Amino acid sequence: MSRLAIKICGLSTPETVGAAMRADATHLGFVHFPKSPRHIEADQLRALTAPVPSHIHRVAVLVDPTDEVLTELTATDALTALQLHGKETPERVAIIRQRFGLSVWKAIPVKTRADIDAARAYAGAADLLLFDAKTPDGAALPGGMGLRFDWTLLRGVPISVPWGLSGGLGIDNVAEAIRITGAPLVDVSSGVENAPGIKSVDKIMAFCNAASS
Ligand SMILES: O=C(O)c1ccccc1NCC(=O)[C@H](O)[C@H](O)COP(=O)(O)O
Repeated sequence: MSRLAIKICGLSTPETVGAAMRADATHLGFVHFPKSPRHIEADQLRALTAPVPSHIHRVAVLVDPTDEVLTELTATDALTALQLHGKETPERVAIIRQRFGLSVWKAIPVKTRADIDAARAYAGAADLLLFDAKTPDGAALPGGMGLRFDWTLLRGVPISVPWGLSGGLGIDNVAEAIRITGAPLVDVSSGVENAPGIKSVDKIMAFCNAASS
């Protein structure tokens, strides 16, 4: 059985990047979306990832990014993947993948089983599907809000591409979420924070322990 992958998302300080590495997170997430309390610029991305060894994945989280933004971020050479959290179509995902030469993840907002079925349209375009809770209409952010969906919706669903689970995961529920869904990758942001955008070293450690137990 392969090892569980753990992504700590929305990192913005050297201390919390260090904590995620010490806690054996496999993926570090960096949000580039000015409306987010976790937003970082390209130069911060470069500095934060400088001490990260190459076996740890570095994922930029973006919302309907323009080619200009993607060019600026990928020019840092800091990234291994792009996570698209907006309304990107399968065609746009495929173009980004081909144009920027990085692994591309597509976040799939989930409320019902139909949302999971609709994700099939991205097979062949995205390298990984990230099932995340759908945020309410008019919400400030399309992710990172600590909301969860009904994990049983994923039970028994054949998913033919690599995938991960996100949305409302925390220290107290991540083991149950993995048991119900069989997720090979879990992704967390709010669940390891003391306040929006303020990550906790202790919570990052505890989350990784709970996920791996
Ligand atoms: O985290 C943000 O601020 C954010 C902003 C815009 C788009 C996506 C964003 N986060 C996406 C993530 O990858 C989160 O880790 C994911 O939605 C789970 O968040 P949470 O429920 O808070 O753990």
